[in-house]
Amino acid sequence: MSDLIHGLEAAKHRSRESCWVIVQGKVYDVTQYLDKHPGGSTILLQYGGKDATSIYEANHSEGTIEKHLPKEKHLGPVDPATVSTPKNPQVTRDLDKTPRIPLSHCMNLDDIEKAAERLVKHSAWVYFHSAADSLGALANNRDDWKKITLRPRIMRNVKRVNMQRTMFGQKSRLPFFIAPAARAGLVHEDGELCLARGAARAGIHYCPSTHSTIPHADLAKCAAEIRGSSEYGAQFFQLYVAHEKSLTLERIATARNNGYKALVITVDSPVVGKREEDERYRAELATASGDDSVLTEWYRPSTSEDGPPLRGHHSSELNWDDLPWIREAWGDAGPIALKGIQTAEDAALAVEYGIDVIYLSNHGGRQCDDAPSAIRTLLEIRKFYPNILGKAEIYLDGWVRRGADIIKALCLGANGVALGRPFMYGVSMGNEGVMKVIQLLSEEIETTLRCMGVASIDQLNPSYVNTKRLELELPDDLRFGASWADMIRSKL
Ligand code: HEM
Ligand SMILES: Cc1cc2nc3c(=O)[nH]c(=O)nc-3n(C[C@H](O)[C@H](O)[C@H](O)COP(=O)(O)O)c2cc1C
Repeated sequence: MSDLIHGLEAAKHRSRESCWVIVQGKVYDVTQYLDKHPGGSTILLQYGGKDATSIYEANHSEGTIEKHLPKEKHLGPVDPATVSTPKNPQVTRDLDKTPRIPLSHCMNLDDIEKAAERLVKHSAWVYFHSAADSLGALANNRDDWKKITLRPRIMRNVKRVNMQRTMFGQKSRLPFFIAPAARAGLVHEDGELCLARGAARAGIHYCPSTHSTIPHADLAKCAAEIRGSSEYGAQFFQLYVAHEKSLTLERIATARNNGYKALVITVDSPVVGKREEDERYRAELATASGDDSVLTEWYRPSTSEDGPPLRGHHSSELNWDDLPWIREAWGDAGPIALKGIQTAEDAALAVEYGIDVIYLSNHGGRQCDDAPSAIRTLLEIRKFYPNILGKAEIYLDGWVRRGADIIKALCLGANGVALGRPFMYGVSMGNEGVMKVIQLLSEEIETTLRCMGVASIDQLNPSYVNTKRLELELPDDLRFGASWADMIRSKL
């Protein structure tokens, strides 16, 4: 008798009560995984009982199922004669034919991006590159840096410059760190290990995503081995609060048990943004695979009242009242940061709630369309709640692409900055790619400091920048008639 599972048997399991999917000729029971799946339950239900190989391969790095789905849910091979397997769909693009760009020809982070585009699979490219809706927030990130100009001073001894910074209470050789970004395994088999190695070698900090393709324990071990007794460079844990509290607590425990030095809670993602470049590619892939039905079903919201909203991969209920239980679970393991603050009011609230670190970010323009750039929010804070600068550490990210951008942020009171995409593009070129990103930025900071007549980043202050253009675009007043006390009471 054959041990193969009949395709018709698999086809019966396509509901919340029992959901199987076929991937690379094997059948998996994902019923209990539905609400844990980072890509959401809808998509798994959509493929319930069907062959999901091509769509799975476009969205996961090798070994994802083995790592995340318990063994007993691997039901066995399907009888290939009984299941219609769509041929491997192809979506071609002109760039596939253009020559590669060697790392040695990359003179800045834009070059690294171009090199990565020619190297990585299109599915990975659209995931990394995409941003939300009309790309308004992304454009704000890019354009606002140029609205600030530097004010260099001359005739100063800058033979030696100091670029070290203590961030999140941990020493770093450079004033930037690697922002959390999921799924580095899409572009390199070592995935996030390349980032952990690069950060540890350079003595800078790294904040892996909740959805790291490499287990957090392995990342911590790798960094500890490379760092040895060096005091420079630490890892922080980025937390996505899940639908289920138990899963969130599990994630926090992982962070604590593996010695992560700070908890960075992402608060700008009650739903995943509408990233059209990414979604268009998936739609094209679906058409190419002959399964058009996905186009109408793809992002259908849950029909159940209790189910997650459209694109609701993470908790959509997270609010200020959740901070006490998160803080209790994290204990005294290090500072807590809120990542994704986009207004001065929320920065003020975070301080009210005793948050140690404010991380200004619009998620690289991937969440709310037309959201402000983080550097603009920093100016808003300076204008309306300047006291915050002494009460909490402030970090920011969003299209930081030049040493000069980093210096502008430091002048305005940021303790440091972070970068997302440039490091992911770097990973596509392995350890060397990551080191190149660090080296390019380091060189640019060093050179710009000298050109500005500044011997240490600790000497930077607002007198070194002209922010007038951006300040003209700030709101005149935040209170809109309500008193601050009222706003705090109503939690804004
Ligand atoms: C069968 C077992 C599966 C497991 C264990 C699994 C696991 C995961 C994990 C861990 C991620 C987070 C990113 C990463 O680590 O790569 C992810 C993302 C994703 N998965 Fe799956 N997956 C499974 C099946 C599927 C299937 C069958 C589909 C499509 C039909 C799918 C679609 C997606 C999508 C679209 C994302 C991206 C979510 C985002 O970041 O926007 N997955 N999955
Ligand atoms: C591909 C990609 C994946 C990301 N994944 C996460 C994540 O898992 N958690 C998170 O808090 N932020 C995530 N982000 C946002 C980054 O942490 C960061 O805010 C953003 O990339 C900064 O903008 P930049 O890419 O222009 O540097 C991701 C960004 C990208 C581009």
